[in-house]
Amino acid sequence: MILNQARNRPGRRRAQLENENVTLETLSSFHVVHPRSMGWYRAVKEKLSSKRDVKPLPATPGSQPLTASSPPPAAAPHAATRGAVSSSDASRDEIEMKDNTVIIVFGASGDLAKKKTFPALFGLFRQGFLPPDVKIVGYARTKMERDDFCARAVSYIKNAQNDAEITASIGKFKDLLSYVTGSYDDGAGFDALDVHLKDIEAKYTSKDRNRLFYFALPPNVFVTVAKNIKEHCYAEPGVNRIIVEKPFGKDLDSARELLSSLKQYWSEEETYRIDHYLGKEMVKNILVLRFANVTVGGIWDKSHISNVQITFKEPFGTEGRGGYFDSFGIIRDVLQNHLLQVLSILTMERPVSFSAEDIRDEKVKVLRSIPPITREDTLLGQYVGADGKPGYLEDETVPRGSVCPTFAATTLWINNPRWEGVPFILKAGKALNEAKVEVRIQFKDVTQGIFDDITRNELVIRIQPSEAIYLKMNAKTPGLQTRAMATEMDLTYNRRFADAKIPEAYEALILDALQGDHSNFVRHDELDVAWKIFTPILHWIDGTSGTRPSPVGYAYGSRGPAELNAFVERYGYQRTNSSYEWPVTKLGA
Ligand SMILES: NC(=O)C1=CN([C@@H]2O[C@H](COP(=O)(O)OP(=O)(O)OC[C@H]3O[C@@H](n4cnc5c(N)ncnc54)[C@H](OP(=O)(O)O)[C@@H]3O)[C@@H](O)[C@H]2O)C=CC1
Ligand SMILES: O=C1O[C@H](COP(=O)(O)O)[C@@H](O)[C@H](O)[C@H]1O
Repeated sequence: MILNQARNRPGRRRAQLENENVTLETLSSFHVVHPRSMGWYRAVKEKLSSKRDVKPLPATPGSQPLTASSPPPAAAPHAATRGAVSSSDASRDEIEMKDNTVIIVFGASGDLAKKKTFPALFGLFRQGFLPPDVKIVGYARTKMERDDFCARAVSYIKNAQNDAEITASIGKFKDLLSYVTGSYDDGAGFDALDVHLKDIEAKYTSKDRNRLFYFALPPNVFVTVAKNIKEHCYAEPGVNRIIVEKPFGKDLDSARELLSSLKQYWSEEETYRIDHYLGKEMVKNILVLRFANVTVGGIWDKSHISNVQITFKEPFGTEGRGGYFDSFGIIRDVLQNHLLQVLSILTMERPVSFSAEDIRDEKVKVLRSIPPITREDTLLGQYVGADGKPGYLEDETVPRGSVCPTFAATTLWINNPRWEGVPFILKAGKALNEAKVEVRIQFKDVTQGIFDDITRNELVIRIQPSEAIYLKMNAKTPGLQTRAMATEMDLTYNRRFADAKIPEAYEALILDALQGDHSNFVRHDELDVAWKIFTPILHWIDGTSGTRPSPVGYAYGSRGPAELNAFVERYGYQRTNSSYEWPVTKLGA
């Protein structure tokens, strides 16, 4: 049900509801609340909740209250809410930053802040998910007037049609913004920031102050900034949290050092380590898909699954970001974090509940069953110029003669009874033929004997673009013959959920941090075990353990190295037979 279903008549449905006997159940059946009705929605819900005296549902993966496009957490009792995800209250420590909240963005002059952080904050603001009296403060070394900062902060907000409502919201959003110039290593800048924050907070009604510090910063200043905030800007009484961006180190030792340095100042509970793939709708969907469907749960093991591929493809190269990229490479940039997170959710055992600690306990357990990646299981590539597009080495920001891989395919093995012998192939590359991130689970052959040359089942979870889940399967060819043909069951989101707004990953994650939900953030031990898996191969690539391997070349805009097909076939992957056509199959005469 959509509150204000007729979007051009926002008041009508609400007016109707105001005359009805609205209950919590009615309210929690709304999928989308029009931004203009959000204030009313919240007020009614609060009133009804206080009458009921029930605990709100926690913000948990897959539950409606998590997403920025759905109503705020529904205050319905667990059992009464269909499809609600239950969590163990015992392990929850969430304190929601409801009011008296300031969000401080460090590195506010930078790329991430402009492209992701501020647009996400705007998205949350527009949909009514930010605390009502919130203020947002940018902090960086760059000297900027407030107007310039505001213009920069809203420059990536999408409003191609000049929608009047969005334009008005941008105006109101700018009213929340202010900017402080200061350095990262000098306490005086942080003192000035604290004075500015206290000025803002002086207008708040309560003494409790909530400060959410977002590090949109390069990692070389993480520790200094963490220390300076703690020493100069820590609000007491109040709730203080830091959101830290990747990269969290370059290998096991540096990650441990970074973790322990940050821990001197910030507790695990106060720390939210972002891996933005954990905020993506289809990644969050994996838990629901696996544990809410007995059909899926029943075939999720080595008896049914032959091999799994998790693929990340980008159609552009490093283009000016080569300086950063070259000291990291594609494995640190994408595989060790984003793809490994997807893998752990795909393969973990059923958590006791959907609480943050229960989920992360299971993720850590499965990651600990993965031995370090071997050289034999790894294929490395680097793109070369093609069709007028420059090769990696032609990027001026890349060191000459670099052997940094821009493509990697590597196979992981899980030594536990569920997954023993199943290859998990992680593949990621820059400058490929398309933009796509997907999980492809290929099932085993059916028992032979009654069919010739029958295609294997494959379950595909397309994370982006155009979110979808489809199962490639065999069906009888329509008509009088009895022949099997490859077809699929298709859940393409924009067809099935025509009016759904899929939240941006950063919207979902910032909301989680405000609500105190760690489920979709990386815990310290998760990080440690992730680095254990990748460190030996990274040291080999870096040349710290002998000669550096040379990546094979692949053309800009291609599918990747020519060796890739043979690589995935080595692990049992079989291509679907060539008569399969998507989305429409022509049967011919
Ligand atoms: N950009 C992206 O799309 C993504 C970025 N990230 C991560 O987010 C973080 C920020 O990324 P991004 O915004 O691209 O980074 P930027 O290089 O744009 O840096 C952000 C800001 O930090 C300051 N800064 C830059 N270099 C230094 C330095 N050497 N010492 C001190 N301050 C510096 C600058 O602000 P000033 O000089 O004004 O203080 C700059 O505006 C990084 O950890 C990155 O890995 C993660 C995912 C995607
Ligand atoms: O963290 C990173 O992710 C982006 C890809 O993110 P996506 O949400 O667009 O899939 C990648 O381009 C970048 O190199 C990497 O640092």
